[in-house]
Amino acid sequence: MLPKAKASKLHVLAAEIPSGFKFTDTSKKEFVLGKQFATGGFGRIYTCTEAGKKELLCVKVEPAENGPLFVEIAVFQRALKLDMIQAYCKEKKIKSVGLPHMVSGGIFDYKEDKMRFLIMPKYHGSLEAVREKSGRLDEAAAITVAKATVRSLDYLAFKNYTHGDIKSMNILLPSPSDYEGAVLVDFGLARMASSNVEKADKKRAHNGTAIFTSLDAHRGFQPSYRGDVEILVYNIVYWISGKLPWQPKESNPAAVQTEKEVWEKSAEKEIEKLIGSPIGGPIAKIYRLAQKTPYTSYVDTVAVFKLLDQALAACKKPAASKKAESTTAKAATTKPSTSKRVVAKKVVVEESDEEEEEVIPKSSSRRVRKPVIDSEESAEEPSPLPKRQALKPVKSASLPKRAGSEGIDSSREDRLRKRTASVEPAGLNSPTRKPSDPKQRRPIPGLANRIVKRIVEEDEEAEARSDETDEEEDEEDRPKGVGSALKANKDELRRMVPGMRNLQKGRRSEIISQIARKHKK
Ligand SMILES: Nc1ncnc2c1ncn2[C@@H]1O[C@H](COP(=O)(O)OP(=O)(O)OP(=O)(O)O)[C@@H](O)[C@H]1O
Repeated sequence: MLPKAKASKLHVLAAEIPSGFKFTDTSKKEFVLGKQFATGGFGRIYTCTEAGKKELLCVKVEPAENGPLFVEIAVFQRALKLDMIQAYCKEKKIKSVGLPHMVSGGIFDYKEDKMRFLIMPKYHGSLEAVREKSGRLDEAAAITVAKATVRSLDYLAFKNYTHGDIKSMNILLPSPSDYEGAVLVDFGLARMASSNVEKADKKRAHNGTAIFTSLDAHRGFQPSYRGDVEILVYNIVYWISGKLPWQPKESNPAAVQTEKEVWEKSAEKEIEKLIGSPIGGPIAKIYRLAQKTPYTSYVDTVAVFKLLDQALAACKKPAASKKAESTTAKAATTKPSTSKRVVAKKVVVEESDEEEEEVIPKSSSRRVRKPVIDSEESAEEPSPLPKRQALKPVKSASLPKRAGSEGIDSSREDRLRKRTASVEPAGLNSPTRKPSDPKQRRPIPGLANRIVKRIVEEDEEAEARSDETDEEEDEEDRPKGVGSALKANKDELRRMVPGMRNLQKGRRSEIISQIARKHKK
């Protein structure tokens, strides 16, 4: 018998839906689709409005059988409902948590397809668009965004969630230069941390975006609260200096991990070297604080805010005095490479026939998402969670009492995860479907790594499962799709898997060659 895991895990790119299309949510609220303005990993992102209203919203749409959006919707349902956020803001006396709230979500029919959708507020644009202009962010802007992000992490931690993929592409600004209002999005890697145990799983190793991900994630631990703060520190350094020392090794996450481990020993010196001492001092302290926080504990975000305020005060020093202090940092700065980085968002992808034989090391695929996904019924409200075990904060002053009851229970969550961990990126683009407007198709940061990683994982899983009997879920429940024969054929891979077509030219060829070579064996 063929092992169950041989069933496909590659996903379908959503068909393009014309502007003006009307759809309703479960409460019969009607929405009108606007224009597509971005492409997610495997879905399309459009503007939309509620019928009869003017406020411009954002809707993410994916075929219902895909998994990634399901994961995100589950997070929105458990943690990002407007009333939850408002109650928290009221209690904490803050204006915003820097996270989007769920406007609506569900499934609608489009022609013969069932489409899963998630509606949230529409923001102006990403922080990455600002960073990309000069390869860096202004110091004060970087620290201000960091403060907003810590607020977001604080709220997520209150809901027992970690984010796991903080980066400028996943931070949106409500209006140009409104850094205080920065909003953290993309919950594809968000995970409840309340049941974390200090145990590495090598299959999970290097989860996240290689250059930013935490040492916990590199080692194969479930994402942690301290890991989110560590990721933020890497981002701050990157935003201000325009680089990270392990960037050239990005395609080899194990090498990135090794560099980070060496760096960890003298982080103070390294951080100051990159961003200068007045700002580097407090930022290094944040790094150390996160690093010293036990794996399952909350980070003392009151202390983090204080340190960020110190850094911000240092930014506000007159330019003359700042200049001398940051000379070292500037001298060390180079323009960030955009060739292989996950940030090459603006390049329009063209179809290409070029093929390259260079092999990407297996580890270069390590940028991963392991979504919690379900079959169709799961697009509706995830079932309520029984109370989760609360964690003991190191210092919980900044965290109100724990949320305990939203979401899916851990056994169900684990079951769903297990069932669907294998279901992720890319997808089949029906050959009869028209290719989307090339102007709208941009390389998706990190996608290359995710596709290859996913395929490698599928194979590992298939091997692991080949010994198993059928005591698990029905094969029927698993999404069907791309098999080994297709993966072994470069042309078919290029034609059938739209995720591939979103990759940059050279990168795409490398990846296609790697996958095909592996499956020819
Ligand atoms: N609410 C929003 N308002 C404005 N732009 C948005 C919004 N949500 C997403 N975007 C835009 O769409 C892009 C992709 O969104 P997002 O990262 O959430 O999708 P994704 O499917 O998770 O993509 P990936 O898998 O590549 O991370 C963002 O970088 C941003 O430019």
